[in-house]
Amino acid sequence: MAMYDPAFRELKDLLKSPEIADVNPDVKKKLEHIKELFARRHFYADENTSTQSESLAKLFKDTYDHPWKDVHKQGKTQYYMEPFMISGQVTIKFLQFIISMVKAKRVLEIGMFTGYTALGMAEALPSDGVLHTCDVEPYLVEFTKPYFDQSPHGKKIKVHIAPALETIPKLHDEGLQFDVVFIDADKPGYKGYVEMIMKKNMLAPNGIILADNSFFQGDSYTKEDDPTVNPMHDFNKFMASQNELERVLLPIRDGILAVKRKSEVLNH
Ligand SMILES: C[S@@+](CC[C@H](N)C(=O)[O-])C[C@H]1O[C@@H](n2cnc3c(N)ncnc32)[C@H](O)[C@@H]1O
Repeated sequence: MAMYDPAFRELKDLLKSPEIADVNPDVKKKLEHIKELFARRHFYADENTSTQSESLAKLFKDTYDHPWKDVHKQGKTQYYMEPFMISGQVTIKFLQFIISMVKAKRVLEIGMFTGYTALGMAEALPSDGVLHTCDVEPYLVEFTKPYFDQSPHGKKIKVHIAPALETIPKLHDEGLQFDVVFIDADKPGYKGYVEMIMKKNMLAPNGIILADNSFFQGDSYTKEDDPTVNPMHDFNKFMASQNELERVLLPIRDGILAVKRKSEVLNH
């Protein structure tokens, strides 16, 4: 989605600004073309990614159609859950590739929302695989239930409603380790989640951590010195300071930071 790119947003704003009236029409046309190229790149990635399952496509559409504002006004959610929090088809397919590549059996997701990535990852798990996902909104159990019940992969999903910092120790007490950890929740929490998972040795051998929104819609590299609005840049810096970990920031959508133990990536 081009909106995640601050260069696209700036160009869009410029094209709507009063100053654009004074610009040579040929230059304006060129700028419009550049704006289209930004969007075209993202559509092209979608078009050249395998189609998602019908269950996921329905869940995606229903997430956007759901009356989240009314639900919040009725006091059913603590805050207004904006549908754009859901990720997209390219992210889903990437997560499914990772799960199949590492032959994952145990997955931890932090930040379930409407269960789109949870169900997408469950689709790639073997029948004895288990995906633990957590969120803080009890309403989401009600929302996700029909989708998880209707999919043959829903039975692999275990939902935990509590802050992740409470759920992770409980999963540790059960002796669990995870082959894939996907973090997609409150941004200031990311550092604590990784610290806890590594300290408690909950990343399985050859396991991988994937942290979504590493670009934070561009704030990570445009507002580097503003810690109040920049939790993801702080997280990225923290990850850079972890000498035993190897990282790659993948420019998928809003950026996914993939992390593995260095000793399992590099051959010494
Ligand atoms: C970006 S959404 C997750 C989107 C989902 N992974 C998807 O793409 O389908 C972030 C979710 O994290 C949840 N969340 C926020 N703080 C949390 C916490 N401390 N522990 C667990 N979940 C949290 C929010 O309620 C929200 O539903």
